[in-house]
This record gives sequence, structure tokens and C-alpha cells, in this order.
Amino acid sequence: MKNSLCVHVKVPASTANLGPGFDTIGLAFDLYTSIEMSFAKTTQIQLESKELEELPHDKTNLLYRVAAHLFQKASLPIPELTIKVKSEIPLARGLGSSAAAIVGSLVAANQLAGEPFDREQIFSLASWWEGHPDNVGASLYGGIMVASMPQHPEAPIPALSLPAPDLHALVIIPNFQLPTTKARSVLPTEYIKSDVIFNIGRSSLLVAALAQGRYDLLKEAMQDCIHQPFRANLVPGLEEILLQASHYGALGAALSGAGPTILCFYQSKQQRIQLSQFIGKVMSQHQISYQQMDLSPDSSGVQIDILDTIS
Ligand SMILES: Nc1ncnc2c1ncn2[C@@H]1O[C@H](COP(=O)(O)OP(=O)(O)O)[C@@H](O)[C@H]1O
Ligand SMILES: N[C@@H](CCOP(=O)(O)O)C(=O)O
Repeated sequence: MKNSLCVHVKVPASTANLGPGFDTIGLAFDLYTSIEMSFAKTTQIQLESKELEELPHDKTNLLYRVAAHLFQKASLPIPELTIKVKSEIPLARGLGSSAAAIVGSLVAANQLAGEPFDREQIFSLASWWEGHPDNVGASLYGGIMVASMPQHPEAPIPALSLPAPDLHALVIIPNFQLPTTKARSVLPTEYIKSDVIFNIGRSSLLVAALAQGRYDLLKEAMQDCIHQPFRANLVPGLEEILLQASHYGALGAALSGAGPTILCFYQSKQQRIQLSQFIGKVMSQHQISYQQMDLSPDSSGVQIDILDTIS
């Protein structure tokens, strides 16, 4: 461990599920959380974006807790840290802010600790902490991540990355938070066989379509019946957008992660204009204020920059 190191990491946001791939398919987006971490005499957490104002400034902050976990797992003393964080990822909107924070903190702490863990072990630590390997895998590796939790904590995460697709996403971010825990609490504990078969079929088709660039299949491949219908009551406008977006230029549409963000894939400027007008109408019917963003896939995953403040 070298006390003079300052590690800077930049981590992409992620969208999970892409419709049917519940807890198993993720995609990284070009919207970032940046974390700077160094050893200190007394811990300080500096939250440098407005988005993060509501979060704790002390050791209860997720970033510190995750970093402490890494030192503990490496059997090293838990250090005092200075952590500076900026984020473009809106909190609790279904764009993987927690996954990006967890990945960023683990990667930065791992560098400070002298790299006791390799990338695959970081992936495993992040997945067990966050619970969603598709989100954390997309943030860590970039592109598309197909992943699920292993049956045993010691086993590697069964996962495979695919290159980022040549698609853009129009992302509709309602101006309210929906914590993932709340959006999961409305889901059934059991499903009927035909619904399970439906989702296995669509998510398999989705992976194949993304791998082969068959974006004409996305509309069908992004259909879901195991989480979106149950979450629709929490997300005004979701039902109409999922049903009709393809008539207004969307190649496919889904709730992003646990919501409330909704994403529509498109390729041309014309499709984007049509979609934006349609979404504007739906959201105003529901009197929901929202922010709209054009996001593209990130193919790099986490980026690391290390500065030695002595040399
Ligand atoms: N940069 C960050 N620093 C500290 N905590 C964060 C950061 N980003 C997210 N979090 C934590 O994660 C929570 C949001 O997680 P979650 O409800 O899973 O939504 P999502 O991951 O979709 O944004 C925030 O309320 C906050 O507690
Ligand atoms: N698969 C999870 C995804 C949670 O992602 P988040 O970005 O909303 O935290 C789910 O759908 O619950």
C-alpha cells in the first residue's frame, strides 16, 4: 500500500433488464460517476454534485462502506479516506447509480490497497453487495452484460459481455425517485409457467438479436410479462409508452432497471423527433414532469487514473 496515491475512477451508468432480461441483462450508458479516493488522517466525503446533496457526508456513505468492505476482505486495516464524488447519474431512477457507486468505490479502494483482487473478483464483490450482476457488470466492463448470481458465494459470476450495440436511447427520467427496493416489493413471489416461458423466449431472442445486430427484432424481443406490468402503477405513462412507442419510431422500449426511467431505442434523427413528441404528449396527459436525455452505450466500462502525489 502506498500512502501517497490518489486514485480517480470514472464509471458508466447502466440500464438493467432491457424488458425481459430481469436481473440478467444490462447495458452501460455514457453518463458517469467520478470518484477520487486517497488515504487521509480523518475521513472526509466530499459530494461535489447537486444530485448527491441528500447523501451522507460521513462513514455511513455507501462509498466509504464499500471501500471499508474491500479492505476488510483483503485482511487489511480499514483506513481513513478522503473520497470526492461527482455524478451525472440521477439517483433512484433506474439508471444504476448505486451499481456505479459500488463498482467505482471497489475499484478505487482496490488500487489503494495494492490490487489484492483481480477484475473478476471485483465483479463478484460488487455483485454480492449490489445484488444485480447485470448492472455492476455493465458498469465494470462496459457494453452489454449478460449475467446472473451464482448459487454459491465462492463461485465466479456466470457472465458474458457483448459489444455495445450501434443504437441510441431516448431516456425519459421522471422527476421523482423510485427506490429499487420499493419497485421490487410490488413483484409477485411466484409466476405461472406460460409467463416464465414467454420471458425466457424473449430474453433469449434479445441476446441473439443484440449479438447479430438484428435491431428489427427488438420490438418483439423486448417484451416482458414478469416485472413491467406490475410496476406500471408506480410509473405513470409506462403502459402507453411500452404499447405505442414502436408506432412513433422506437425500435424497442423498456422500463430502465426498476424505473421510473423509461428508455426507447432509436437509430435515426427522424425516429428521435417523432418519439420525443409522442412522449411529451403522454407525459403531459399524466401531468408528470420529466427530463429527457439522449444516451449512447458506453463500451469502456470503468476507467482508472492513478496519481502519485509524491513523485
Ligand atoms: N455516488 C453515490 N454515493 C453514495 N451513495 C450513492 C451514490 N449513488 C447512489 N447511491 C445510493 O444508492 C441509492 C439509489 O439506489 P437504487 O434505489 O438502487 O437506485 P438506482 O441504482 O437505480 O439509482 C441512493 O439513494 C444512494 O443511497
Ligand atoms: N433488475 C433490477 C434492476 C435494478 O436496477 P436499478 O438501476 O433500478 O437499481 C430490477 O429490475 O429490480
